[in-house]
Amino acid sequence: MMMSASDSHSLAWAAARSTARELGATVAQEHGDQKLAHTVALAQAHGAALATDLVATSDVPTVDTAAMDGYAVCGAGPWTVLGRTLAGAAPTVTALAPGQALEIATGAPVPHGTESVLPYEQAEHAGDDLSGNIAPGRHVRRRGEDITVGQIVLPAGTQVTPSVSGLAASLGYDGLEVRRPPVCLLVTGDEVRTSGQPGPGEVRDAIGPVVPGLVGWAGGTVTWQQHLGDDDAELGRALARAQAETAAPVIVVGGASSAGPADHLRSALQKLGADIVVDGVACRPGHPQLLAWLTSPLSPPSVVVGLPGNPYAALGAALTLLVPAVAACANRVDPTRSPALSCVRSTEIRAHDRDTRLVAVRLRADEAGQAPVAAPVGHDRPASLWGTASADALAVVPPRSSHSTVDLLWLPR
Ligand SMILES: Nc1nc2c(c(=O)[nH]1)N[C@H]1C(S)=C(S)[C@@H](COP(=O)(O)OP(=O)(O)OC[C@H]3O[C@@H](n4cnc5c(N)ncnc54)[C@H](O)[C@@H]3O)O[C@H]1N2
Ligand code: MOO
Repeated sequence: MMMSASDSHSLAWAAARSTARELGATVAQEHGDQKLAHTVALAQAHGAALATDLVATSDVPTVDTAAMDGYAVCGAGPWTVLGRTLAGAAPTVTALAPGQALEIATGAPVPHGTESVLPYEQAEHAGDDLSGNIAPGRHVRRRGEDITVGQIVLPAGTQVTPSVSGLAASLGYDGLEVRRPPVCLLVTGDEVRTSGQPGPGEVRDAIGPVVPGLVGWAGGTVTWQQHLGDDDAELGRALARAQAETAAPVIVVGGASSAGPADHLRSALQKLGADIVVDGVACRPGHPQLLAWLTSPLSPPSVVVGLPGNPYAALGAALTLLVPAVAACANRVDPTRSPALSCVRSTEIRAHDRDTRLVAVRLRADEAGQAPVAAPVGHDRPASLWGTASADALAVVPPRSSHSTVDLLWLPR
């Protein structure tokens, strides 16, 4: 029997995404916050979500420091310069009395009694005397002025960016406790080659290189990846092993999701007693996608995401089910809708009667130079990633929609 996206069991696209998010959050709860968190070096934390609040363990700055190169001064000028201090050097002068100054470098601790720092550019010298106009309090960064000890600087769930790592370093952290759920990837297909030039009748695996990037973008990490033939029992064993050996909350299967004789994912899941929660989504491309809940007496449960074999269909399905599920499991915002944006719909973008269409688009300024227009890039047949490789986003076109705007699903960059 020919399956199609209009089959009664296909779920509406938006509902499928919500279900994926709910299942991702539930699987995280089942695994437990502690099990999903681990400490990594700052340079390795990029893209993960903070597992705990980032708390200041010291004041920033730790002492009063100079914010300009010049002279720390006390009282009204003229001042007598007592010496010079540089950042990192042992202080030669620890206190200033009115009328005294100390030549100082940006970042060096100022002596007690400092009222302001007179920058070189404003300093005048007459013999041994220093003078200049400076308002009290200028160019001194006071202890705790930026951040005070004990302050929650960023809440748990914040995505670690280069700025977050740098901020954590400023606070004295060497590593961060992050939640980056492990994900397993099984790529199926006898005809699929994982390296080199595909021969006649073969196809080069284009899902294996796509999924780790998407998973990382959503806050997870692919820790286990395997290529399997088109065999029901082999797929069942691999699913059970992936769950038992990696305790991954999310397992992704590429291919084997449709109705052909080699498409074994449903039967393998049924034999393992999994609950198939989403069986087909009313979208194009990517309708033969699947979401299942796999339990085992020996390991915590896993969400299984089945992606169609055609690479663009797999990408559309991954943005529909995989990314929302992983982001929720990672306690992160869904990057496909962050920031949520609608823009003007090019007249070339057509709606489908029953299915939500996902159209690879580039954003360009409209003719009046006003709001951006989502224009199709083309080359987005289900088997080809050429379109998305040069697209900014996928435009989401609901069935029969005649709206002049479309919502965007961002692609990772
Ligand atoms: N009778 C029906 N046939 C098909 C339907 C249907 O509803 N009824 N749906 C079509 C749609 S839509 C899609 S998408 C595919 C999904 O197929 P599967 O998920 O079962 O995947 P396969 O059959 O294994 O492969 C489909 C296609 O993709 C190529 N492929 C597979 N894996 C990879 C990979 N890792 N990298 C690159 N290309 C891959 C494979 O060689 C096939 O050409 O089913 C349609 N059929
Ligand atoms: O999901 Mo299939 O969309 O048409 O290749």
